[in-house]
Amino acid sequence: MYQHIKVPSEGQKITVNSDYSLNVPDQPIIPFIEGDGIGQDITPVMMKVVDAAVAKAYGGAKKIHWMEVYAGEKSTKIYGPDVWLPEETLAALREYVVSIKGPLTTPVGGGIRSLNVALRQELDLYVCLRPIQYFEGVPSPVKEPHKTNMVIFRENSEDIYAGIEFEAESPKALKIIKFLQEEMGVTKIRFPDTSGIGIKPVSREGTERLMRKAVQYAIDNDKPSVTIVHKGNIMKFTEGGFRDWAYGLAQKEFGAELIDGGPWCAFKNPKTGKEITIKDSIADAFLQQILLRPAEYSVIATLNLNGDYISDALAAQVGGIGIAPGANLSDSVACFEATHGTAPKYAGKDYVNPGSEILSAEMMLRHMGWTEAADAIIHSMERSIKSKKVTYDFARLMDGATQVSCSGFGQVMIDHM
Ligand SMILES: NC(=O)C1=CN([C@@H]2O[C@H](COP(=O)(O)OP(=O)(O)OC[C@H]3O[C@@H](n4cnc5c(N)ncnc54)[C@H](OP(=O)(O)O)[C@@H]3O)[C@@H](O)[C@H]2O)C=CC1
Ligand SMILES: O=C(O)CCC(=O)C(=O)O
Ligand SMILES: [Mg+2]
Repeated sequence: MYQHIKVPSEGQKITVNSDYSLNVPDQPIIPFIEGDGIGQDITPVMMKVVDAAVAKAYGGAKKIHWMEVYAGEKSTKIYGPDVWLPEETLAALREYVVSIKGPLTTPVGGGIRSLNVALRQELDLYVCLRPIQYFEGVPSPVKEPHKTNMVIFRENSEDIYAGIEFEAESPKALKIIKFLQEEMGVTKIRFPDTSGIGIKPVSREGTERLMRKAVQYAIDNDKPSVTIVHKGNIMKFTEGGFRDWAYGLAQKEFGAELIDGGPWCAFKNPKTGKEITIKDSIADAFLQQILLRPAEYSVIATLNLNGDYISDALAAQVGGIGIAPGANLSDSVACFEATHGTAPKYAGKDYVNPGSEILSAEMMLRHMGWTEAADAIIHSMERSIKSKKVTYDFARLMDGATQVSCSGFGQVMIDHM
């Protein structure tokens, strides 16, 4: 029994089979975290749009029972001032298998560490899946936005995000610096007395499980390539390790063979017979390539920090983080969330674009096998954007647009379903 979470009186749990497939009842209970900042604006709109899509697709035969679980500021009001991520929230997300969350605040510098990162680590949601898709009519800063069609697999459990950091001049930072200098022969810390220290763990196992998902996605979705994005020329044993282990996995488990002596390699998609190329790109060069030659990239496998940067950069190319969805996945548990954050200056103003969270819910419905409802959301998003009744972020860049509120856009989507 939970302390503050109220389990709906109707509905059942989604369960997972031993092969990780899901059993989804017709009336599943889906936990949601409202989120900080604009979470209060976008999350209720997302639920309303999803309920409408499910009703439209199944005429009452299926229905979601939403169950609120708490994290972030709302949690501190319910559980006590220091409780940002209650144990029972983690337990519910695990127990109910599929969930969705709004954004959560992370202060820069001191204060609490990222709840988003903590949640991903606690539930071992090691894949951050962020598809980048262009909707016709969305204002974009590039000339041919439809050429940007990528799916990012961002490693979600390792890298500098592990949070192993020590504040400059603290006893722990000074101790590590002393250890590095005296026992590891390190001579290149430029200002040892005032350096903060961060540690970046990247493992073979972590890389391989991420790459396995990315390659399998390319096979299942008939994609032409997987690009490993890294900064391995500089960080040889972390980002370079990631590159080598990712290539190794493609060869070892998918039978990829070297092209012209490597390191690029390729194999035939067992489902379509078409070739899938495994290639790599150094992160800085990649960020200019995605602007200049986006059509050459499809599935992207990358580390946590690179993936964070690349997600927002690619989102901008197709219209901004107002419509950039995402999913955090383990082998069994899935928690869907937008790519953007809490946009605090807009909090509570019924102003921002709810599209990212709605499209995250669309991914959730597809993950549950509720394809018809997911399709209803995509089609309605397409029609709504064409109607030019859009939130401020699109309206300010579109000719002849009518600006609507966050909830107003939700209604536009329901009207176009
Ligand atoms: N997964 C999560 O929960 C995440 C949480 N965060 C956290 O969010 C907080 C704020 O981060 P910040 O760096 O400001 O980044 P945000 O993503 O919150 O906002 C940056 C800008 O992106 C635009 N934007 C964001 N969301 C929307 C939306 N729904 N519709 C339209 N435009 C949008 C706005 O642009 P404009 O000003 O041009 O209108 C906004 O000012 C931080 O505490 C951060 O740690 C950040 C990312 C992810
Ligand atoms: O946890 C945070 O505050 C930021 C996370 C983030 O930027 C992301 O997941 O893209
Ligand atoms: Mg980010």
